[in-house]
Amino acid sequence: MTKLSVNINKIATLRNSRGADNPNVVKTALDAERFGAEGITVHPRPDERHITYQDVLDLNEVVTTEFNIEGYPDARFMEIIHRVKPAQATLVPDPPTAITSNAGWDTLTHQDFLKEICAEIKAAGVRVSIFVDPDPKMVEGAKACGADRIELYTEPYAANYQADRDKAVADYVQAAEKAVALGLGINAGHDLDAENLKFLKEKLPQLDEVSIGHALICDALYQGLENTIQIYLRQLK
Ligand SMILES: CC(=O)[C@@H](O)[C@H](O)COP(=O)(O)O
Ligand SMILES: NCC(=O)COP(=O)(O)O
Repeated sequence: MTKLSVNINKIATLRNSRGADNPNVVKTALDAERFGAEGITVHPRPDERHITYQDVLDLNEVVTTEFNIEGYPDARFMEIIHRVKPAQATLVPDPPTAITSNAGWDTLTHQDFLKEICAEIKAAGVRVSIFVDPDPKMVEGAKACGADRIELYTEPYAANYQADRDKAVADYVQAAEKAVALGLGINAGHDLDAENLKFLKEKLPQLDEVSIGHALICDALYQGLENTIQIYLRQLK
């Protein structure tokens, strides 16, 4: 079974545009769970332009599905992981100025750093996932860092899906096979949508979780959050 974790960053973006509390991210998380989401993902960024660190604390009080906190493991991120102890921490290499995630970790170059971080997070009883490009070497590196899972960065898959979906998915199949051989769990995310999700799931039946935000929230504007979550869940059956 592949779990659908709904990323609610974009709800916070909309809220922050007016400085008040509409839409309310806690309500959205609860509704998403009620509508079938099997996890809630947030990615607080250093400038707190969407999800704030206070949102993470507030969400932690109410989320009953798998809470997944993504981000670059700086001091503030580590502090929130220790405080909240979510189901999963996903380590993403984004520099503070990144508009959105645009690459996976180089798990060989940054192995010493990631090893320390993974050990600290696992000692707190939190599962660790490392965001990587679909490259078997980076998957091996993630294993050597002590990760429990990888999250495959799916932007290149999404970008090339329309032109040639078999070609677009090929590297992901290889990376997933390597992960399975090494005993790593497999997550995936970035730019997944209602169109490209089903094929990814068909080709990567071992997927443990997908985290989806941008496209899902865009679809919800037209189809409503409940319908949209149901549509995405159907792609994963
Ligand atoms: C790691 C990843 O792919 C997601 O966290 C994605 O980057 C969403 O972040 P933004 O909502 O800030 O674009
Ligand atoms: N980890 C990926 C994620 O949480 C959502 O990415 P996107 O669907 O907003 O591109």
